[in-house]
Amino acid sequence: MAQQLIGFIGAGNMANSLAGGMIAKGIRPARIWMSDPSRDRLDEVAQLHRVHVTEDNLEVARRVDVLVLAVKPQVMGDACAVLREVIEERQPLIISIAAGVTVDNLRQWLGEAPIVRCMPNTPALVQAGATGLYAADGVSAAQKDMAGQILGAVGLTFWFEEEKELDAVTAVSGSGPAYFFLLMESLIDAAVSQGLPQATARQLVLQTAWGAAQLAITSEVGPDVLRQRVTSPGGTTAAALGVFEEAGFREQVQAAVAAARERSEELAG
Ligand SMILES: NC(=O)C1=CN([C@@H]2O[C@H](COP(=O)(O)OP(=O)(O)OC[C@H]3O[C@@H](n4cnc5c(N)ncnc54)[C@H](O)[C@@H]3O)[C@@H](O)[C@H]2O)C=CC1
Ligand SMILES: O=C(O)[C@@H]1CCC=N1
Repeated sequence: MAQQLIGFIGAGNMANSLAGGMIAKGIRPARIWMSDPSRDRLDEVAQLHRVHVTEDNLEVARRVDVLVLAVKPQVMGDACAVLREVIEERQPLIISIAAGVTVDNLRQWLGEAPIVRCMPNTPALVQAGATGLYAADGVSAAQKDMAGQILGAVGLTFWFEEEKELDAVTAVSGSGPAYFFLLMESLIDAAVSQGLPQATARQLVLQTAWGAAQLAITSEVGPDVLRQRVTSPGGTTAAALGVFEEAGFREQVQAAVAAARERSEELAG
């Protein structure tokens, strides 16, 4: 990745998570550019990360070697149309992180360019991200390596051969942090309902989530065996899990992930 300049079009949640993670990994803030129409957002980002900021997307596209497209899928077409001429001329590596925006969509808006499509997630901010990547035809081995290094700076990376697989990745690990946060929120609420102080409830729940993830990551056995190890026959966990199973928890997770996947496919149009 040497001294390449990296630009972000859109300075929102994901751009910040990625830039924050990259800087924490030792990439100099001076190598990072961000553009966004919101001056307030740019001021925040400049203060937080000390990166270069501008309201002009074209300025970023003219400067960088790698351009990360980090706007919402709904505004991607308009944002890309403005960049087309500069991109066709300069041929920076394009990395799109938008859910459901396909390589075909991007080519239509940007013209010919080397494109890597990926799906990261917000834990990138603490270098604990999980990213699925897909390289379109025309991406060189060196560019693939560069994309892998950028996303690899903020967590684990997984390359996929088929672009369609990114819809499932989006539904699992892209949106996934929100599923775990919902469980954390619900468990904190339940703890407070059971009479525990809010601050203590929060700490107990977050430490339990972190501990369970650490245990699952480092263990030689799967989550199913770890769950069984917590569950004494006739004990408290069995009582709780019985309620989850009765309510169709597993089926709900299947349906939720299927809905996210469908939405990802719909966004592709
Ligand atoms: N939030 C998440 O967990 C994940 C989001 N994504 C994808 O990342 C992309 C960005 O999502 P977030 O960061 O959550 O959204 P966000 O709303 O936080 O950030 C988008 C930013 O783009 C800016 N923007 C709008 N129009 C623009 C334009 N024409 N040029 C430049 N900037 C413009 C907005 O002012 C905003 O700051 C989306 O495409 C989403 O699908 C991917 C993985 C995870
Ligand atoms: O909700 C969304 O559409 C984006 C994509 C994955 C996570 N957030």
